[in-house]
Amino acid sequence: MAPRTSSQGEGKTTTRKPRASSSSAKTTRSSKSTPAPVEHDFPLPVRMVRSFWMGIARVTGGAFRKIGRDVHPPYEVRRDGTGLFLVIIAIVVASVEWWGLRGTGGYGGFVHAVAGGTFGFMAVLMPPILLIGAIRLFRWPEEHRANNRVGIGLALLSLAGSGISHVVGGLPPVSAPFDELWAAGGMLGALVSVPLAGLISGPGAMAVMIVLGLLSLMILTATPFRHIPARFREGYEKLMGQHPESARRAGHTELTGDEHDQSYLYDEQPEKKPRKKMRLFGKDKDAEALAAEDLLGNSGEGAYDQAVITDAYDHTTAPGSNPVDLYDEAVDAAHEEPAIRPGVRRPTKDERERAAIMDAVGLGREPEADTQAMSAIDLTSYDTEDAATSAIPQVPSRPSAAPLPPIPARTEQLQLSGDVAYTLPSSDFLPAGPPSKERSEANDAVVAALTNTLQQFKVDAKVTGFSRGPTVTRYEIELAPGTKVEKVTALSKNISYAVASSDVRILSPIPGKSAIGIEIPNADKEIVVLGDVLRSHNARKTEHPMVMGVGKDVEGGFVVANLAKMPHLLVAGATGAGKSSFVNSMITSILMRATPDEVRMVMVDPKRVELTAYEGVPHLITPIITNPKKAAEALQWVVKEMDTRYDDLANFGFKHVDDFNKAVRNGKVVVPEGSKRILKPYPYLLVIVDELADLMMVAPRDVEDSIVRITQLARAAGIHLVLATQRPSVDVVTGLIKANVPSRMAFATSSVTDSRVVLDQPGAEKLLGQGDALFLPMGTSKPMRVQGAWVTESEIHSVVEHVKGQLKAEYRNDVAVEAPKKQIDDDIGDDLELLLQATELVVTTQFGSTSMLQRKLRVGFAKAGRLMDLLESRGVVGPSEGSKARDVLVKPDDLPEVLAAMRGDEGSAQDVVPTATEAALAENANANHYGTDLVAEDLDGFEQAVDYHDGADDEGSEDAWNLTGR
Ligand SMILES: Nc1ncnc2c1ncn2[C@@H]1O[C@H](COP(=O)(O)OP(=O)(O)OP(=O)(O)O)[C@@H](O)[C@H]1O
Repeated sequence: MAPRTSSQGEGKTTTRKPRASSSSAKTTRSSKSTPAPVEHDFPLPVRMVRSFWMGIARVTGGAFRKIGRDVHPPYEVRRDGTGLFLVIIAIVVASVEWWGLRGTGGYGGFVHAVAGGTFGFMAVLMPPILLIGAIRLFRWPEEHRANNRVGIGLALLSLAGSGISHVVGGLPPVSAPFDELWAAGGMLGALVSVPLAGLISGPGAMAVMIVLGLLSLMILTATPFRHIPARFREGYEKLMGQHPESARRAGHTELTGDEHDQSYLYDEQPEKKPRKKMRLFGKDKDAEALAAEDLLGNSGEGAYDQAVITDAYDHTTAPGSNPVDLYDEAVDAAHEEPAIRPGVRRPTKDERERAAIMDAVGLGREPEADTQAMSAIDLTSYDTEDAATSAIPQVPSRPSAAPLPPIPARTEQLQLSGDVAYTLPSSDFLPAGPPSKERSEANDAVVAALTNTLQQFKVDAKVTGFSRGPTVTRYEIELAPGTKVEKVTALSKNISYAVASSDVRILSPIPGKSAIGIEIPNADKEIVVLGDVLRSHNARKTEHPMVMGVGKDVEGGFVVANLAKMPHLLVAGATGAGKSSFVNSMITSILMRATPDEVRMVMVDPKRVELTAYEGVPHLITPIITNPKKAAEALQWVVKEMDTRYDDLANFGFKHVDDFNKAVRNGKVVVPEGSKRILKPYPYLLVIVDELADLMMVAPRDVEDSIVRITQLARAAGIHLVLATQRPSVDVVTGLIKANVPSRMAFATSSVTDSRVVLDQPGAEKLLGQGDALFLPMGTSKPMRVQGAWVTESEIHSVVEHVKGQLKAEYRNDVAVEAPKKQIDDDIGDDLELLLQATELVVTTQFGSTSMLQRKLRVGFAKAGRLMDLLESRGVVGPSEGSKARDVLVKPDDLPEVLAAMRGDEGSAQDVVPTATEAALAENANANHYGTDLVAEDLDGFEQAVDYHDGADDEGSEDAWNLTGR
């Protein structure tokens, strides 16, 4: 996950750059057969002129993009050069036709001849028409279809305008003098209107031109015939202040600035409605009716959703409450009957349960996405549109394409314990991704293929719509009454054949819908960037520090999840499937949103490459653990920490760390008299194990025991586990582990067996890799397909640098630190006996000479030299001083301790001369006042409510408090 290195073996990418999608790979191949001229093929002057032109174009484009709502089309699709060209032509025409430069000789005469001669007096309208074209190219260059539509609309409008002008100007013939043509519709008008007037008279030609003009306006505004009354009504209502938006808010009193923000975050329910209503009323219910429904203000569903969200979010539970409890509570919440107005459809039980469960794990879909999901496009009505609009997809515009405001509130300076000011990383560190598509030609081709297949096999069913996600699109098929579902599912192979993809997944039905869903990979996949997910409404509406950006679902909705509600997560998938990227997104999300006082982490990375980027972040309580044996010890430490937290909570009378923290923040917890302890909230503790298989290889029993113990109890203590593995086999993810890790994230697995291990059902083996995943949060039975969020190496680097620049990591020295001693022990190897003798000799004689060792121990020079080096590394003798004997640093009195340390006995002699690392750790601990354990003192005064400790644990348990700096 972390920086890829070439040493990672064949088949691995060397950078974090996503692999090119198959479609782009195809493009590259085809471009080889017809090589396009490349930049350096042009001569220097041409290149210079081009650069100059493009420089001006970029500046002009930038200015246009800033007008009104700022837009940021992807760099590679911009068409600023063409946009600038149109602006210049518009200015040139305006300078002559508007500003009277006509008489100024060559320039004015030429322009007037061209513009006026072509369009007649319609030439005065050319500057705004050209500017509209330029604005589209500057601001929305990627919307090819819409731009083509606008282009066609403007061209027809010019034609109709010239035609009308020509009739008004008296229909001069083509051979008329220039001034007469100019005073009418120019050459264009003459060519259109004169023959037409010959056929159907002047007024007839005028009528045709007016109709053409209206048609062009409809094309420009993408208005189908049947929507014209609604559009007029909408316009009228807007003018009169009766727009649905105003009507919706009419019940509200005037909002203050803050309240406005709130409404922005929470009041999206009206946007959600159209989709639900489309589902409800089917394809024949048009936008007008939907708008009318909105006008009624039927906020039943909205009110309901709101209730569940608030309810489920603040919920905390008792220690020992298990996933089933949480599920029940969540479902209970869903059973509460919301107040729904008559005539409004209630959410189905399924929908309510699903919403409640999602919220119980702090997971949600971006409300905006619901609007977009409405791009379950009404294909049937699309077919019956008139000629002009049938070329125009009736896709609702997608608000998510607009850049969202930066993450609010939490970017202010936060006061950490010890009066440290801490600023969370700015959201600028995670740039926005390219805008996502709602529909592409590839989708249309698949719809045609599906429709054909259904027809060929005589299945009475229709493709009624689709919702496009970043990796796959879900096409919806509705059956005619009396048609069996099996008729469609039996066609799965034929469908695969028709759409030329083996990765077709059929959902019958789509949960909560009477429709069959067919998920087919997009030929033009999109990347979901973490920045966009973290800026989504769902992520921003909560400040919970454990919320992470997961990715986007099949309907294109942003998915976020609260790790504290999981409460433990298993991430599995074959190598290269996107697991590490997911873990990166998770850690980066936490760094973006949480201070070290709120979340602390333990990272276990036996592969040694995946998590190195995070070394030194202040959220870590120990250096990244790479030694599997030490990792097993670290898990035992976590168990200890959990037990100690439990004891403390119980002694203060709290059942959940959140309750305790809230009470501490409100000053409602009082320490016993005489205690010097200063109470502070406990941080969440997130333990991330990147490769569980490596741990299970070294100490399967211990690791399993610790995991089970942590997963059973740690939730109430604010401790959460994330276990990732690329080998989801039963010996790694054992039944016990599985039973206790309720949330799962499955990336592509290599076999259906692996999929069953992770999800308890098949499906993951059909995923496409590269972040395509099935997410099964606790309590749900149907996994949700998501495209994982992607964060680049440089983004991680900038976030980590920011975080490290604020605060240094303060490692604890009791959590399975990689002890340098171990290495030296290994070095001693078979020479332990000799080393002990050498130590004894040197310390008792206080004479550090290599030749003495040679003589007394009867060893060769090389061996004696090695022994002396070992003695130096353990602080028995000083460094070599040429031919002189070395200083002896250990007094004969300390000899037994030193010998014991060398033998690896308890009561190590490291204290004699600490190694550099140990010295640093000790200093660190002192600086944090970790030396005195005030909590332990307090706990002594209590009878332990829950005695989790056996005798062996007691001595170490005190240290757990240091984690929180108490
Ligand atoms: N969310 C994503 N979006 C786009 N591409 C992705 C995503 N996740 C992974 N990829 C692509 O897949 C490649 C492999 O991903 P990653 O390194 O996360 O796999 P992995 O499952 O962790 O593999 P391993 O277990 O070998 O480390 C990445 O280099 C990237 O090109």
